[in-house]
Amino acid sequence: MHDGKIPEHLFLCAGLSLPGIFVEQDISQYERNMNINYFGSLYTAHECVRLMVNNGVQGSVTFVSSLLGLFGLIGYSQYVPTKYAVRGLAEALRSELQAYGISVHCYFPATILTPGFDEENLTKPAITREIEGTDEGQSPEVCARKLLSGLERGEFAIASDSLGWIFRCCSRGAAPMNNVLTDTIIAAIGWIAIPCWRLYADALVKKWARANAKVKSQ
Ligand SMILES: CCCCCCCCCCCCCCCC(=O)[C@@H](N)CO
Repeated sequence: MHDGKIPEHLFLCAGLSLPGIFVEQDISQYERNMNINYFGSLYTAHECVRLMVNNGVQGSVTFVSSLLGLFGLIGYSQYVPTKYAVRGLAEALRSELQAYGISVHCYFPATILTPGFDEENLTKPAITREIEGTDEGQSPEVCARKLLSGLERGEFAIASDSLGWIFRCCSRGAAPMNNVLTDTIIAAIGWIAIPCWRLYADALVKKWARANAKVKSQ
């Protein structure tokens, strides 16, 4: 609450990632990541939405997932499920909170160039950095603007670059489209582009596996 007033627009941005290799990570990292990214968003949304509903305040709730809430990638096995969970919560609440005049949105940014990103890069496996390197990243200011303009257009799923549009349109499930025509065209591009990219990414993982095996046999 700000000055005793109930917020009309809620943004659930807090989150982090603890990248690492599945067989090398401790299960506590999985629990910590889920606690911060998913339960952190859930607790805040639950408190705030109850205040909004109980006081008849209408507005919006915007969750921040990630491109990695749309597909999975090596090194992010502790993080991807947390962002799928956030996306799942957003979808369920989109359906439910319309009953109170509260719109729900989910943002799927790619790399955001924050201090948190520098931090996670310190422990990020080289193979993950290499695959992720295709994406140049965007400043927090650009991302905030993209998020707000998506919100103004009333989009449920908001993406902020061409990569995001492709994965958003190809991983939509039963969520609403933003534009039936352009989303369908983008999805058609993705049907071709994503499998091609996956061949490339999987080849990098196999190369990494061979180099890794060599290290281990020495
Ligand atoms: C269609 C064909 C082209 C595909 C190119 C794909 C390149 C992969 C980019 C992966 C980007 C991951 C962004 C999310 C990062 C994130 O959420 C964490 N850093 C958060 O801490």
